[in-house]
Amino acid sequence: MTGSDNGAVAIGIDFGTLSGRAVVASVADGRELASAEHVYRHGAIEETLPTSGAKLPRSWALQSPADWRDVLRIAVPKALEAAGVTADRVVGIATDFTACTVLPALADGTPLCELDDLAERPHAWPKLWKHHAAQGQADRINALAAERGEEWLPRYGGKISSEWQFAKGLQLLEEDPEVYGRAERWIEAADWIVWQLCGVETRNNCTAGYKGILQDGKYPSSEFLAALNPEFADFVEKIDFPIAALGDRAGGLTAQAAEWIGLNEGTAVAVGNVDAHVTAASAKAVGPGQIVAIMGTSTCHVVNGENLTEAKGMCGVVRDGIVPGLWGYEAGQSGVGDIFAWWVKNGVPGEYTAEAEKRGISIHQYLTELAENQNVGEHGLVALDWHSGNRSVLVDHDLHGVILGLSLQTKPEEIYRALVEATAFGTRKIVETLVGSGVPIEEFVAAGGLLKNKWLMQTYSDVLRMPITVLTSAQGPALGSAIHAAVAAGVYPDIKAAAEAMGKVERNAYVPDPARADAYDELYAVYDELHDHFGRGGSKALHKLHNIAIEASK
Ligand SMILES: Nc1ncnc2c1ncn2[C@@H]1O[C@H](COP(=O)(O)OP(=O)(O)O)[C@@H](O)[C@H]1O
Ligand SMILES: O=C(CO)[C@@H](O)[C@@H](O)COP(=O)(O)O
Repeated sequence: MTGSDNGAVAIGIDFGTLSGRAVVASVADGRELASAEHVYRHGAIEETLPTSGAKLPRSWALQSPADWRDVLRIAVPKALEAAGVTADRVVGIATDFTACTVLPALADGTPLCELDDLAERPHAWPKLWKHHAAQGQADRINALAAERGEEWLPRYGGKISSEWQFAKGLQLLEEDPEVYGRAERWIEAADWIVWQLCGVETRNNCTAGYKGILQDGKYPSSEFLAALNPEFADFVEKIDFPIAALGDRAGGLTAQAAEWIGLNEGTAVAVGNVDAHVTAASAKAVGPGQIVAIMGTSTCHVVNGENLTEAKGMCGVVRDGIVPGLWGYEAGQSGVGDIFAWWVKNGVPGEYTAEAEKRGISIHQYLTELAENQNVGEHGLVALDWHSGNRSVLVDHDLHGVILGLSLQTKPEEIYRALVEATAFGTRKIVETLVGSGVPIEEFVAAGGLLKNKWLMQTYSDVLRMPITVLTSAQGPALGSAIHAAVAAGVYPDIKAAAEAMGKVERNAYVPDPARADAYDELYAVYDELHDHFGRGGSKALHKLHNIAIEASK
């Protein structure tokens, strides 16, 4: 994307699961002058370790810091060039990251996987948000916290996720104590990248709260950690650094980072942020009751509230976690687009792919065309969207997907449709749980890559029985970061004012169809029944299968 403008600009960089995207936006009105993407050379590392070729265990997911630096070196200069913008017009730069994507590092920021003697140790590498191999540690943390009545536990809906800092840190300690001992820092990639940019080590309030169990200024106590494992007692020393507020200036670009990116030394660098939470700014949804669903590989739901409510099964509630001054709630589904991608890759016959190719459309589009005109329920299927586990409201990554109602007549597009519907049901479950717990929801705002599928969006509106506002930027998180950069640079007094000027939305882009919504109520009732049966103890079948698979793959 290219364009031109003569005024001041901000740069937002979104570090995703498979690529990093940079946007150059006008600080006056958020107009995107250009954007560029850099696809990570190593992608999400889920099969083998790049350095040794060793097979990674089930549920592992890693990333490479070299790929993140390449985004700075390649995508940002490309976007600047495409925008025709010179360095002196750039007032600020901000970044957002997936989370909890966390790495062990030395005190100077060197990632342990970049040390010669540790490069072949899987635990020395950054663990990507969707690394789900620490479920055993998460279960122990949750059980002990419940037993001891730890005050922070209800803030996480009664359970922390295996995706988070403490579960992943405990897994590191227990599976590779030497690497654990060498880690002087255990740091979110969101903070690490800011450190690389401005040379200042901070911990942003968002990841510290949602992923690092920082509540009311305190991390879990060393007595609690020692009770999990005596060697874990001092874990907090690896994460306890100055907390920085969202939208603040973390520092100025160092000479080295300025050279990598092609900007001026000293350019304002904003405090780190998470891809989901930062999108509330680009979606002009920073007020109470506006829930933003960032729908892509996974879906995150973020919403502000004026009051503190401890909602069961939510990912977390953090004071100032989305914008300063409000309680930020987060919930999520660990697999959404990833589930569709799984089906497209594994379940669709060659003739479908050939037909899509012939017509020059993606296989997603082709399956959508085949499925979208069916009547609701015609396929006779209901699926559970747990292929990547359940992040809300059950918080259990040992749960896996279910497709019920298959027959000899079932077609690939019908399964695709059932999977899309399952993710919409999962979102409805989250919205209903939040509302039922006392978190008001007045507007549903959608963002992310799945917006391109209009039938999918209409399905969400029908299933939720809510109109949907859409973020009209294709680069929601990166634009959100550019908004934070403008605040850090002092162009706006706060995130709300900057979001109002620079955010991009279309209200009521989708409205529910009453007949389809009624029909979906019936399917949702089946989803609800299966959800509780497999997820809340009616059947242990999914856990048994998970354990059998772990043992069998050893
Ligand atoms: N037309 C489509 N309909 C539904 N899902 C799609 C479509 N095209 C791509 N996807 C899914 O969208 C996901 C990518 O979403 P995107 O927002 O671009 O990525 P990310 O979440 O990593 O930022 C992939 O998981 C892919 O399977
Ligand atoms: O979990 C969070 C945020 O809390 C996300 O970073 C994570 O789900 C990854 O998001 P994407 O699917 O890459 O958009």
